[in-house]
Amino acid sequence: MRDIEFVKGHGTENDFVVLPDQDGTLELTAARVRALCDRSRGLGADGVLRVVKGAAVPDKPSDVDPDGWFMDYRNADGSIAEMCGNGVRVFAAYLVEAGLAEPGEFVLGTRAGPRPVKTHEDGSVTVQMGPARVFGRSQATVSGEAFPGIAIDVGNPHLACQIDSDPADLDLSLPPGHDPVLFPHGVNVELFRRKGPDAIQMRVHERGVGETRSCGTGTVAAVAALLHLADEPTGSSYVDVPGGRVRVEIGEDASTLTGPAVLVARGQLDRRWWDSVS
Ligand SMILES: N[C@@H](CCC[C@H](N)C(=O)O)C(=O)O
Repeated sequence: MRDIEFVKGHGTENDFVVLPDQDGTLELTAARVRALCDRSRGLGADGVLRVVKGAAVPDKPSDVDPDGWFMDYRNADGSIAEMCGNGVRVFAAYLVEAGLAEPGEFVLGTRAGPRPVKTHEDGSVTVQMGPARVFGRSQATVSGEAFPGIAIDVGNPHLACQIDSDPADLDLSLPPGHDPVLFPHGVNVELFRRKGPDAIQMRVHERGVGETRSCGTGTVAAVAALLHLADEPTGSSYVDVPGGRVRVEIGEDASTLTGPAVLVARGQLDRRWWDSVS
């Protein structure tokens, strides 16, 4: 059996192992995802992006194009999530670099629905993220302190909390407490504050991962929450995260995310190592 090709990439330092698997023949178990993402015994990453044709996706949503490329996203703990905004950008950059898509505009399949993307000459990628839907108010508890926030669906669940203090001062080493009734499948928690008229500063604790240096869907949720709290239906903002800066635009029924996508390395996974992980 041949070794397994991989690419390593990141979007604002939210990092991923990309596994090309056009025909869906890799047995990508939760244990293998955990091992790949482990920063000591594997390659290290926040998640895995399996590059597969729509036709080869088991239990696929009905809107998946069988001839298109599908982003099969997994969190570092092995769980499956619906959507990953930074992952989509890295996925698009990989397709172009591998000659599997022409630079410019194309559409990717995700569990949250099709996501049109546009690659730019400077290496950044714009993703049409769909609507950012507010579905309630709740609170996140960090180090015993409760922060009110807005529940937002960006294909995956978020609780975006606007705070007055510096997010850098928070301890996000533990998962923030949240309401399991409103978020029965867990939640990604964003804590953000205004930095100026056109920027916010954000940190995030991701479901299935822990604190990450960026979360694309989280940046969309944070800007949607900012606008919701200001009673503004549409708007845009830069979002500064520990791993860099992205731009978010929120429309009535759609949103876009623009930011960098960086491919760092490519190589081969040792097949014996892969087989040894059950
Ligand atoms: N980092 C991602 C989000 C990945 C999924 C998330 N952890 C979840 O479980 O919903 C992004 O850039 O959006």
